[in-house]
Amino acid sequence: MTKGSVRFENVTKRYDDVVALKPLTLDIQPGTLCTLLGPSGCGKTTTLRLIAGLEAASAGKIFIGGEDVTHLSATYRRVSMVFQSYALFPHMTVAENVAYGLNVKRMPRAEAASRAEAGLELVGLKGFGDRLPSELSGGQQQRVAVARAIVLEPEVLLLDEPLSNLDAKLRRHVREEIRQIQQRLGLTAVYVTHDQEEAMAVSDRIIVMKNAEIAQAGTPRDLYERPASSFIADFIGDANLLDVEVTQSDASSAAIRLLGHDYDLPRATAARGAAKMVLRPHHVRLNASPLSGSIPAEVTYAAYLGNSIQFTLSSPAGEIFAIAAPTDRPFAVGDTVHVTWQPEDIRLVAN
Ligand SMILES: Nc1ncnc2c1ncn2[C@@H]1O[C@H](COP(=O)(O)OP(=O)(O)OP(=O)(O)O)[C@@H](O)[C@H]1O
Repeated sequence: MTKGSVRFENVTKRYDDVVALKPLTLDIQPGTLCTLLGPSGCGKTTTLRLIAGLEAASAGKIFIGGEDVTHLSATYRRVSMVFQSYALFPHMTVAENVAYGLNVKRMPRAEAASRAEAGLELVGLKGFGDRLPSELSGGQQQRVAVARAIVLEPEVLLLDEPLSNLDAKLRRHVREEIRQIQQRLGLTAVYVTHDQEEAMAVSDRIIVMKNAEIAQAGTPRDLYERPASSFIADFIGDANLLDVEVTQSDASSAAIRLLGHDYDLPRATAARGAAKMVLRPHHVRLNASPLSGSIPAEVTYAAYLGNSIQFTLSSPAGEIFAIAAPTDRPFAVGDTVHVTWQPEDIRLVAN
């Protein structure tokens, strides 16, 4: 195994009666950014802290760069962590903050100072070294925290919800910077967030966790286009999940029944029987008149958002959320519409 890889072999973590992590096996490839994504309490932070050595595994083995670090304390693991709260020392200048870890390692002062300067340049904060953290914006403070972590030349960079203290606009800017630095330096990074859009935007690979285990892992596109469950379909992007009956299913085609209509699909992604059809909001087509196989629905809510119009529809198949391009004569609340879709846009997941 090469430098920067992370491997868990059946790692578990318990806090007394609480199972924070069920036996977890994962591989993170060197030079990639892998995100742990999932709802609150699913075990993301626990997994990150296990990599850092801030928690001890209850069972299983952890490898970093091929080395078994299961029993190695945090100080001796070549990892750096960026926290949600920045955790900068308020009385030290920005440059002193960045050089802090290097000084702790007893690097000669001049060398530590010049590395800190290079680190600040890398995160776009050249010339800010003499300021105090309080004299920087939240986004700049988080970049200082990233510089401080990177100058230590960690084998793995760990980021625990690094953007949650920033407002929405800054968040996007800082996440792009973090991603660019990670790619430029070829760093292995493990990133924790509960924000699916942020995860999609920065990751090579996403591990979605639920109830202390992996629900599905893959590239952002894999997860969006090939969700393995209704949980993933709903969690990664918006989805309408409609109850259907799979009446035929083989390697190349499938047929489903919904509200008494039969529909052919080009692929089979669920076994026969009850299943859920995943219909993305932007794949919902709204027609003024009935078409073959269309579902009638009433518009209960319509919101004009500039570049799109969002509709909530009440249909016999349940509530349907739709996103459409703005038109001169959009449907209005109270209108009856007829919903259709393209067969190739439909995915099926188990019930
Ligand atoms: N020190 C602790 N003592 C007892 N239980 C803990 C401790 N730390 C975490 N847990 C429990 O372990 C489970 C996983 O927690 P973890 O912090 O890893 O979740 P998370 O996915 O990071 O959630 P969040 O997004 O809210 O931070 C939760 O049920 C949590 O309550």
